[in-house]
Amino acid sequence: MTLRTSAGFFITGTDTEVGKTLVSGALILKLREDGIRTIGFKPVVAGTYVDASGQKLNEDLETLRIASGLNTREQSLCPFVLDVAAAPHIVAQQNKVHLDATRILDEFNTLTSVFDSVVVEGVGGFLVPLNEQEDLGDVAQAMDLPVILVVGMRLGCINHALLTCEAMVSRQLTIAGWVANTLSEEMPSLAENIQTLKDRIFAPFLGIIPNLPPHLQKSENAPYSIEALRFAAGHIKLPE
Ligand SMILES: Nc1ncnc2c1ncn2[C@@H]1O[C@H](COP(=O)(O)OP(=O)(O)OP(=O)(O)O)[C@@H](O)[C@H]1O
Ligand SMILES: C[C@H](N)[C@H](N)CCCCCC(=O)O
Ligand SMILES: [Mg+2]
Repeated sequence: MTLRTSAGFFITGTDTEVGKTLVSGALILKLREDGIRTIGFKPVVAGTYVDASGQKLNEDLETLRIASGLNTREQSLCPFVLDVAAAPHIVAQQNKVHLDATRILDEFNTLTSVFDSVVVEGVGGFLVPLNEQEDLGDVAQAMDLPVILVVGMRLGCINHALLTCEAMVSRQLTIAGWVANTLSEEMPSLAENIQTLKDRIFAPFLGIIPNLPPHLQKSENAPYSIEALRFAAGHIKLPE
């Protein structure tokens, strides 16, 4: 893998299911509103569904498409689409697919040559494996993008956030900022948890996304609506 520098962000999270897709979509909208030609990208997705027209889709990729202003068939946003929603390296092994970082970087580089900015949604948490030798941290490092950490606000997130920051620093990545995503309205001491993170994460705080109002919540096997992405975008700022 070769190192390269380009505009955009790598969005990682404290875990899987913490709101990386919501934040990625919101940031793409914000960049596009600023006139920056931006597209979403995901190194690998695990989990597909079949829509009403019989097309096999992945909900993260469909959200990134909506945010990027692309139709379903326009432009590949992901080199590896696996059907089963589980740890990608295991699903890949079971399907005799090699998740190759070089292929991921080639597709990413193709997008960076066409767009001003590429927002890369990571897979699960920061160090999810790709294969026996490589993990998503290696991919983030090779892309050389500033990283944004999405903290899914739930019990345990303080430790997960601080561990993730240590891992990013040990890989010489720039932490461009972090977002607190309110996964549940009922988290006890939400404000105190956020303050604890503000005191310990030495990177800009980009905002708190509230729990989505009921009409904006995502349905299973469907992307986020543009309204949900706009709502999230209204609560976070782009790193300076
Ligand atoms: N602010 C929020 N309010 C309400 N629900 C939310 C919020 N953020 C995320 N969720 C819910 O949490 C789930 C996971 O969110 P999302 O798919 O964005 O996470 P992810 O980190 O991208 O997951 P993955 O690791 O699968 O890519 C979704 O069902 C979504 O509806
Ligand atoms: C299928 C899921 N939604 C994610 N795309 C993949 C999460 C992998 C997590 C692996 C792990 O850390 O145990
Ligand atoms: Mg996602």
